Amino acid sequence: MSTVQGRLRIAVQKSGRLADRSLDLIRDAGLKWVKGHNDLLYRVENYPIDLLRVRDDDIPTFVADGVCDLGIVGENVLEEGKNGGANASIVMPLGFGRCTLKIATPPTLAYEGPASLDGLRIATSYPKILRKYLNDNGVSADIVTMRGAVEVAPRLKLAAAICDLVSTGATLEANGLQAKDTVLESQAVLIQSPIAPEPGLQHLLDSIVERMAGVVSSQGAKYVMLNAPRASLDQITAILPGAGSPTVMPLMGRDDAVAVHAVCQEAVFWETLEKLKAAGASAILVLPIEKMM
Ligand SMILES: Nc1ncnc2c1ncn2[C@@H]1O[C@H](COP(=O)(O)OP(=O)(O)OP(=O)(O)O)[C@@H](O)[C@H]1O
Ligand SMILES: O=P(O)(O)OC[C@H]1O[C@H](OP(=O)(O)OP(=O)(O)O)[C@H](O)[C@@H]1O
Ligand SMILES: [Mg+2]
Repeated sequence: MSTVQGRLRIAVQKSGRLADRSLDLIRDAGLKWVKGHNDLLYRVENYPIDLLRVRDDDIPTFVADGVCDLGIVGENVLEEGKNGGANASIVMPLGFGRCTLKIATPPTLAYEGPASLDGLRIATSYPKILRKYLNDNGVSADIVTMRGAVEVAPRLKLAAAICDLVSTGATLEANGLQAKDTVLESQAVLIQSPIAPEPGLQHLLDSIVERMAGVVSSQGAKYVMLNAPRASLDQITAILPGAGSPTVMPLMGRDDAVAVHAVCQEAVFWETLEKLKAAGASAILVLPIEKMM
């Protein structure tokens, strides 16, 4: 049973790249709080829930140990934090904090795949993930663990190559390094404790998870309404991105045309609207979706 009496706890990053988006998700799931004087804990007012604000590295352990029931953390940190004991499990990917853990090398190093790293020193903040990657590829190399500024290691002759997070590639470029093989694709994930909350809180936990799933699946989703000539209905439906089966309704006084309503799960770009128009669609409206269940 969870260690906290009468309240659920959700662990989120206190400050950093995931902090704002994590709180946005929790707010969108219907939880309300006011920032109090207690920086570590935000007390949710409308449910018996506390938000524990910590360093992201601590989140997997807190959730694995049942100190927190849920947590939001990068897959990279979750993977690196795994130990022999019971681990937190991934409930769902959240679609933000996307980045890639990559091997990167200076142009002076001839790199033709992981085997080129044999016998070299590699700097990283993710020694466990890197060690597994090297073992899986049959490579024997030294790992230098650095907390940050990993990109400077080759310049300081501390390591011949690095293994670090990349998203735009700007940091690598600024340090004269080139991205090579991918070690891990990562994004923020919702994680759940292997230790059940006290029985009276299980229903609340399930409902929060379901609401978060609704928020995540409605992110980027749009409600599209348009009028379409009957003759081009199939063509127009095919253009709507990720729409499944749209609702088709008669238009008063028009036998040749119908109204089409569809939930598009993927982004609706201007290019899509132009294609719809070219296929004969008119009166196209694209509306945001606030909630989906
Ligand atoms: N360049 C990036 N683009 C997108 N997501 C990233 C990027 N770099 C890191 N992330 C993701 O965001 C997470 C948090 O990154 P951040 O830099 O805030 O971590 P941190 O400095 O370790 O923070 P903390 O103080 O909580 O330990 C990373 O673990 C990763 O999942
Ligand atoms: O490919 P890019 O878009 O340049 O992003 C990559 C950089 O982002 C992360 O660091 P961050 O900026 O979060 O700083 P930190 O390592 O000091 O936390 C990561 O450690 C890289 O250094
Ligand atoms: Mg950290």
